[in-house]
Amino acid sequence: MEGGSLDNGRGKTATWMEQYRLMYDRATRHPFVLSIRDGTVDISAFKRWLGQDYRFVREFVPFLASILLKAWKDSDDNSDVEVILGGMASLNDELSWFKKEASKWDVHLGGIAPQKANLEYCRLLQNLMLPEIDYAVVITAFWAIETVYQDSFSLCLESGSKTPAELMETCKRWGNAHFKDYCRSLQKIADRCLENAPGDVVRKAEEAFLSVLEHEIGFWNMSSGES
Ligand SMILES: Cc1ncc(CN)c(N)n1
Repeated sequence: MEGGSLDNGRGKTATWMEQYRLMYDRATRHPFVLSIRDGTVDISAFKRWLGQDYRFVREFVPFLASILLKAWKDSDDNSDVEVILGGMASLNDELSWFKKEASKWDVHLGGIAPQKANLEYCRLLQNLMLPEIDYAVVITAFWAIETVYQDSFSLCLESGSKTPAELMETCKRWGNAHFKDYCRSLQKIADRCLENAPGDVVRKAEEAFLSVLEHEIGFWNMSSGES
């Protein structure tokens, strides 16, 4: 039996976001993000996030490469490769941005050791990179990873937010409309793959979605100095 029939005309991803709303909100409305939005952010926590996220994004490069390979081999839609390739191209730019931002904040990226929550998140990426993990599962995880950042940082750009001027560039990097369109493209790909996937693959994709949320919460906790 195919596992991905659309619920109420919506894709699986929207259904899961609603079904796991509490957890999704914990990942996207974390106190660390809210502290950026209300201007009370502890700058040492921001610097910790910056250094740790640089390490995470470096690990994200082989993760994306593995998805690109799976899209190339397994996808029946050529435009998937173009969307993922676009994401890879902007990672190069993102790594340069981290280096520039780190020097602005006097954060020495070379000396940063990944903390426990970061290592655990990178371990999840490594598991998802294994060749036996289905394309539908990894594209779902990828969509979730990007969308959590989009939703989190766009919150800091909403009217009425008191995001400090010196953090606006960071928030715009993931909160901007172009990044939102990119997340929507990933969501469409994930929904299409899930619609055609067998039930056990859909269940694994759901688990991957929940794992991403857990690790995102852990990452914000770590940045806040809570772990
Ligand atoms: C932890 C984390 N999650 C998501 C993203 C967005 N690529 C990121 N840079 N870092």
